[in-house]
Amino acid sequence: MSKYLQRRFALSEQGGKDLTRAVLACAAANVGLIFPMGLLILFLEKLLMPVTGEKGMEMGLLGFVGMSVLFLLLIFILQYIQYNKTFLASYQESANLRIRLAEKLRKIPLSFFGKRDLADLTTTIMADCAWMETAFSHFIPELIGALLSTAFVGLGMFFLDWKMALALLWVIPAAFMLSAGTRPVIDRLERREKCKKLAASDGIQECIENIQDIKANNQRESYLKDLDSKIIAVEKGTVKMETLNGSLVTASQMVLRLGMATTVLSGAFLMTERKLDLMVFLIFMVAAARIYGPLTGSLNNLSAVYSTLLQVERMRAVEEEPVQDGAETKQLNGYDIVYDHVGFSYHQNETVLEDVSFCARQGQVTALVGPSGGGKSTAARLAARFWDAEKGRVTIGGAEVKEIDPEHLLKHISVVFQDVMLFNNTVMENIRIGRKDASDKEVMEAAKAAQCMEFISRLPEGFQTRIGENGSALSGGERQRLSIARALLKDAPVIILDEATASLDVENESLIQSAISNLIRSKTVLIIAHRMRTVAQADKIVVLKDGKVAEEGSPEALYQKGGIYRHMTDLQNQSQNWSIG
Ligand SMILES: Nc1ncnc2c1ncn2[C@@H]1O[C@H](COP(=O)(O)OP(=O)(O)OP(=O)(O)O)[C@@H](O)[C@H]1O
Repeated sequence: MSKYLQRRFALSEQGGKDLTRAVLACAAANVGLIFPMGLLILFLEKLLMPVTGEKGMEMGLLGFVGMSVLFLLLIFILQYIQYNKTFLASYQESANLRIRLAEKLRKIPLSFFGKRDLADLTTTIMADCAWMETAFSHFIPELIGALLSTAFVGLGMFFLDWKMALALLWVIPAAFMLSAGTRPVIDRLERREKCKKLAASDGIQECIENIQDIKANNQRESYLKDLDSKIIAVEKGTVKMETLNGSLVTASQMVLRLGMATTVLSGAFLMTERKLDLMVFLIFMVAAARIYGPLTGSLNNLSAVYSTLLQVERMRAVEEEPVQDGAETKQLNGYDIVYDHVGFSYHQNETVLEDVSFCARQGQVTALVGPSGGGKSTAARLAARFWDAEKGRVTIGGAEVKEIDPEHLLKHISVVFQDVMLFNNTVMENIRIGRKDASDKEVMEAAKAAQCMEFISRLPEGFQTRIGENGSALSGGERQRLSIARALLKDAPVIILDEATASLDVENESLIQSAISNLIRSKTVLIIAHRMRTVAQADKIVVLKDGKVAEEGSPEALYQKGGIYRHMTDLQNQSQNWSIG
């Protein structure tokens, strides 16, 4: 059973074992509740002795009280075991599940995140896992536990009187078949509702993230109207689902209740025919009370278990996604980056890079320039294995990056993006992300080299100031200087600067240029810049246009050549004299 549960609900091996124990504990607790009823029957038998004339059990009142206490203790122990096995194990399993998913996401290529949006993934990790917690602690063990205890008690009843057992148990398959038969409809509806819910949470997230632009463009009303319609669609869908689910569960529970009627009627008939003892009849009545109770709850749980299977499917889709792997001990022969006939596209039927070949040498600055959308950032991302090249090879130090474990590869690379990602932590810790074991002194030195000291000293608690979510308390230039400090601290042999100085004013840019000059000494530097003066001192310029290398050479040679590079440089020189009016 453990293996089956593990497979069916995508559990860990331990999770499968724990859930099996929880199921058995639930079944035992259900069966345990029959004992006091049995005691009650014996007590009744004794009381009715003068009427029935049958010989009852030789036990006094004290004996019955003692037995009752014993059974209460037994029930308490069984319930305690059930609680321990189900709740503690289920929280442990869902914690493991979240960690497993997060670990998986760490290794999945970035292309995956283009297919699944953030709201979808957050729902999988948070809401689906929370649902699984309830499923492991309630729905699944209670459902299977009730079925097991029913099978156990039902078997005993057949031995006692098979006709009465039939009258008692026929309703169970009928009720479950009614519920199971409607599953495809419920499944379809539930999938549709899930999409609506994701669209609504996506909308809410987008609204919060873009509130500034929505307000600035006076789109508040139309945006909120759209969001409202998504939320109303969820509300309507949920009501529809609940109504349908509720009606089906109630119908199945009513079928189940019919069993009580057939048991009483069959019992009464058999007793008048003198084919059934009163005591046996009473035992069946007790069994009916004990069997139908947990089963009625289980019919509620059944639809929840179906929902759980949908969540499992979504989690499995994440878990089965292929990861980027590679060797962790690849020997690199220097740090030249070579693009060798590289081809790449984000989606089918499009070409972002086509037959791109160039070399970025160690100890040199190689600048990627060209028109917007030409593929500069994409080319740089392939070197860091954020995506994998589809055609050709990208190598660092002679080793193909596809064959190097991504985390190992990134130990050799510092990347500074235009969109800086900061964490809601102190300035000190945000810089220390560059190198976890760096001392405070080293962090401060990196901050100094990246021209951060001036603004850090103005912060209320200096390096210990928390900078808000994604550094909301800092300006664009300050955020960018922090990310450069991070890269300085990491001190990796390969540096990728993707529009790293774009948010800086001219004064800060020249200050940062000197910091960057320190950072890049004797390293392989790949720099992407739109401002031609930023790359005028580069050793080599590669012009990427429409995903192809259009020009390649030193800045002077390319300027002399009079091609795209020259055109862009001249255009920018002219635009410097431009002013409104
Ligand atoms: N994550 C992505 N998913 C899908 N398409 C993308 C993605 N990133 C970039 N693209 C597309 O790939 C093409 C090249 O983009 P890329 O960002 O590499 O160009 P770029 O030269 O760096 O542009 P820019 O100078 O404007 O930053 C563009 O058409 C862009 O729309």
